[in-house]
Amino acid sequence: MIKIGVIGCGFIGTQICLAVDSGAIPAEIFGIFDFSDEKADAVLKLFKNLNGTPQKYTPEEMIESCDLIIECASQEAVLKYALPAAENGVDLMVLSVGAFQDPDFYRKVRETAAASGSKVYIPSGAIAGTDGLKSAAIAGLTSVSVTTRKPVSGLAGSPYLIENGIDLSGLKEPKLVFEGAAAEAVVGFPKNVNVCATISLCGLGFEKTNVRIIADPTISENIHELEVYGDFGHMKMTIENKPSPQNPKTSYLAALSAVSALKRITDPIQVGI
Ligand SMILES: NC(=O)C1=CN([C@@H]2O[C@H](COP(=O)(O)OP(=O)(O)OC[C@H]3O[C@@H](n4cnc5c(N)ncnc54)[C@H](O)[C@@H]3O)[C@@H](O)[C@H]2O)C=CC1
Ligand SMILES: O=C([O-])CC(=O)C(=O)O
Repeated sequence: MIKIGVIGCGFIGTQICLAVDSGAIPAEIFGIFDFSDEKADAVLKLFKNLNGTPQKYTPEEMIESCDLIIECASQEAVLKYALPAAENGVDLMVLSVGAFQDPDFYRKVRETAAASGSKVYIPSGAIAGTDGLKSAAIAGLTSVSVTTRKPVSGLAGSPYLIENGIDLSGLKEPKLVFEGAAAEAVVGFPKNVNVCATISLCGLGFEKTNVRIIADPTISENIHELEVYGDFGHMKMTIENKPSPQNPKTSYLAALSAVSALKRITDPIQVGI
């Protein structure tokens, strides 16, 4: 069984731990880490210890002892731990994908992983259509755009809104709060549009992927619309995600996609990859 270290004990980290602990995946949670001790302790209490006996460790200790590190914390955590994991030949799953908008960092992680023989897994997250987009990219793409609509509570506190003095309190109608390249979107909304980073990596890159972010007080779902044109034809996909009850910024599907990726990693048969 592969040994897993989880960095980040919020909504996604908790769901991953529960899924592995249920015995549904041939893997064991070796350790967990969160810079909030309280969060880590709360997750430890949920384990029934069906697959191993997880404990709190530092990321460095987990990198020493694990086969796979799952980052479900923040872009800062990716910047801090992705290279050490790759240098040690440890596989990595990344949820805070926006960290890869820095092309030098992305190249270094890729080269280091290639040299050590480790893998970096990026689940489809809170969006769908990455399979078709990757296939379409083989023949050539002319445009890729993502429109994200979230309730106001899901966007609150984003650096872009603060820096631009955009106040959403009392909003009654949908408001376009951002339009531009994915490279800028994932920095301005680091907890909201990691999906755009994933789409960028599957398709046209961070500079050529167009993003629109709409604050919508009339909806309760996190909605992502993906539209792609290329030699293959035209693809349009809309997903209406239920936000997680614990973290309104994050959709339930994001956690499910991490568990699903874990199932694929540990399964000898790969379907629909
Ligand atoms: N790829 C995708 O489609 C999606 C990605 N995400 C991203 O996944 C990550 C996890 O999401 P959630 O579980 O909903 O977040 P959350 O806010 O519920 O939990 C994150 C946890 O990580 C901890 N943390 C943050 N930075 C850390 C660091 N440097 N070291 C240690 N612990 C740290 C926090 O204390 C918190 O407990 C977030 O960055 C989120 O933006 C979320 C939804 C979709
Ligand atoms: O969960 C979502 O709907 C999208 C999200 O937060 C992200 O991509 O960072």
